[in-house]
Amino acid sequence: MTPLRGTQPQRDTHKCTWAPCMAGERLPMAGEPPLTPAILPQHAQAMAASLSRPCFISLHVPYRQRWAQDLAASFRFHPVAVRETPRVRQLALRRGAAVFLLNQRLAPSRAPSHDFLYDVDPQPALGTASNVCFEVEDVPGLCERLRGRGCSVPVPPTEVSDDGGSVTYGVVRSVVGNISHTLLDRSRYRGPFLPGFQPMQGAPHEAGDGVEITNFDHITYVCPRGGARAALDWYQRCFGFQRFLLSPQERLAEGYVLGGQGVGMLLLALQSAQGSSGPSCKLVLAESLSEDSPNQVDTFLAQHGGAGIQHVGLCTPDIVSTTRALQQAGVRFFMPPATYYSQLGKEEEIREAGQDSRTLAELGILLDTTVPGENKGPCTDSRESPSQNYLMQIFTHPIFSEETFFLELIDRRGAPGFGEGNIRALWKAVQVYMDQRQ
Ligand SMILES: O=C(O)C(=O)Cc1ccc(O)cc1
Ligand SMILES: [Fe+2]
Repeated sequence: MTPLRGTQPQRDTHKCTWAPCMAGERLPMAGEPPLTPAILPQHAQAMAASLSRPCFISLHVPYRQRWAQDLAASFRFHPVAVRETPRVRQLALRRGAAVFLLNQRLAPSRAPSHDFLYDVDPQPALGTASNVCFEVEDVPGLCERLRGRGCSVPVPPTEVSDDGGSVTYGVVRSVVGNISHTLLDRSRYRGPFLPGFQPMQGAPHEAGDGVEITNFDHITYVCPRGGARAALDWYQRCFGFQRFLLSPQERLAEGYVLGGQGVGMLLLALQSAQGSSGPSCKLVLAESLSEDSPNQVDTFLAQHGGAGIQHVGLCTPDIVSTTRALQQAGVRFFMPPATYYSQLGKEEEIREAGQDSRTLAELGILLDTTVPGENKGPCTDSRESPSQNYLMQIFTHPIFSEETFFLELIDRRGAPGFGEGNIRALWKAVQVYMDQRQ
């Protein structure tokens, strides 16, 4: 085996001038095609073409916390590759195209560790999802442009190679909390995961356990109060992400404000361009507007010690079977209030979608139908007629010991956005859970 090599390649000195992004343009709704490259400002074209669906999401757990086993055993993720140094262990766990990279220290230390390959050490006091890796075509060029925009690039473009070939990566800090982004070019790599990792023995058996998870659907951040707008600007300006509206009622200047009935939250949504390197990735930025305390967004900030990734939506083509199988494996899900299923018209809505309301209620699955004429776009699933565009969602309890990071299953049947009724139901379910734990 060729020893692992890490070098810094020649940096591209190309500079890019940046302009304010798309002010005054009509924005697409969720699922509508992003603005076509022809009408994007030149700087956004350069970025947008190169960022695609996340390649992995990094989780860090403090010394001695054993969460990898849970992700593998309960969530049925398969260990595919591992890397160990005397100080750290990095384990890649996969289900479909969704990959979590689980990072653990093997010894206590107060200093930041430089042993975590393809990431930076967030020095977590508790479990945290702190890095989202995107595949890009030109790592040195992008890092250079980001640095030119004032971004912090804690890991400059670095080449790593082994028998399977080589990759180039760099790490940039986001403006949100402890989040960083690894930018990775693995077009020259043929191994099972990344250079430096050993494949795990035994091919994963994905079929037959009832769990179907295909890919990451979206990543939801909790931003500090007053901070969602700055985060939106940063992802537009630096990564070429494009804003989309979550509802026809959403006003461009305000964002999607959910208020009343004890809910107080602002949501802003973005997606990466659907480039040559794969489908887009959705980012949802959430900010608390609530006077009521505690609530899930403020509680995240308090317990996580600042802003960060609150949850990750995992796409499934069969939420009923996947939820059942995961429940049997010990995963706990939030149950919406019973009134969710008895509210006027809900049973009919579920029936018209072709689903069974008793099954959904028994499992706690939420269903939201897109009003005909709204939110239609190229993501429309050919299995459904346009009047039956809907989505189903369910949320797990927090994964770590604090009320911070959780997972979501989402089964999209032609509906590309997020259901307002579902967001309210989730908010209330979490509220009940938190009140019980007080
Ligand atoms: O509905 C979804 O899946 C979202 O991602 C929106 C959202 C954001 C923050 C919350 O605390 C709850 C829901
Ligand atoms: Fe979500």
